[in-house]
Amino acid sequence: MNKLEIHGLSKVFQSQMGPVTALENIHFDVKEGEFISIVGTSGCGKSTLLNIISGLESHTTGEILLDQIPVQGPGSDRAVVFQSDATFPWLTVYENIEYGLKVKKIDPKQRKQIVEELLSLLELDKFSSAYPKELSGGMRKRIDIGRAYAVQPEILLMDEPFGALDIVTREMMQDELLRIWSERKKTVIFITHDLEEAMYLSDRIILLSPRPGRIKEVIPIDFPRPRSGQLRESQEFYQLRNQLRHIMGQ
Ligand SMILES: Nc1ncnc2c1ncn2[C@@H]1O[C@H](COP(=O)(O)OP(=O)(O)OP(=O)(O)O)[C@@H](O)[C@H]1O
Repeated sequence: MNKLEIHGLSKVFQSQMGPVTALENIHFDVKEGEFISIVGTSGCGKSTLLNIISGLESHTTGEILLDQIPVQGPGSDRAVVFQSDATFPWLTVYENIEYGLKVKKIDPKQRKQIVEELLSLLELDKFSSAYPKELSGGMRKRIDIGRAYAVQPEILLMDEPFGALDIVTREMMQDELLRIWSERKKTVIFITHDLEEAMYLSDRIILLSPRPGRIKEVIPIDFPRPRSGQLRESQEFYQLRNQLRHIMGQ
């Protein structure tokens, strides 16, 4: 069943230099539980597309359906994880993950259960009373993921979430994300300009062309799951990366 459907979507910004067409005629479906990456060069409209799906940005033409219902603004059925650190520095790890549940007025007993389960899933249980500044960048990213999961969204939207991390931490976080995703399957839309990251994580990659962003190609990624670091070094991975680089460069 389709979780998300996008039909004929376009976005034109009115800027001081005149109209800027960021996205043109975008069409795609996302199945329940699917992991989709949107990849393209800088400025091709990836963040704009994600912001439109999240409801933070309006679209100019077309339609977005979430569970067959048109998206008309932000909602708790979608949670976003950005590249920048979104943790609240004045709250502990526990309180950060609990925050969205308090806003949603979830009762304290249920809140405690959800937060404790997530702390354990994210392997942050030993750090529940620490403050974000006492933790590494990778651990803070895990808090962000925990906050997004806590509110039990239908779709997780991730905008270059690991873009600010060094390569070793970044690959560790990709493994972490896949582990969490395999335990609690959510539909994920993941933005990145890193082809290898997209190939490692996704069920399908949507390649956008440079501005205006149009769908250049949709590539199914059939590497078996669970995936591990060995995949990144395999011949098949290397060949697909070269093939995709070639398509992107065309
Ligand atoms: N508020 C705005 N007003 C005018 N133009 C905008 C606005 N926001 C984005 N754009 C333009 O729309 C295009 C797409 O921007 P967007 O940030 O979505 O690209 P991106 O693929 O996410 O880029 P990057 O990978 O560098 O983050 C760019 O040309 C950008 O200049």
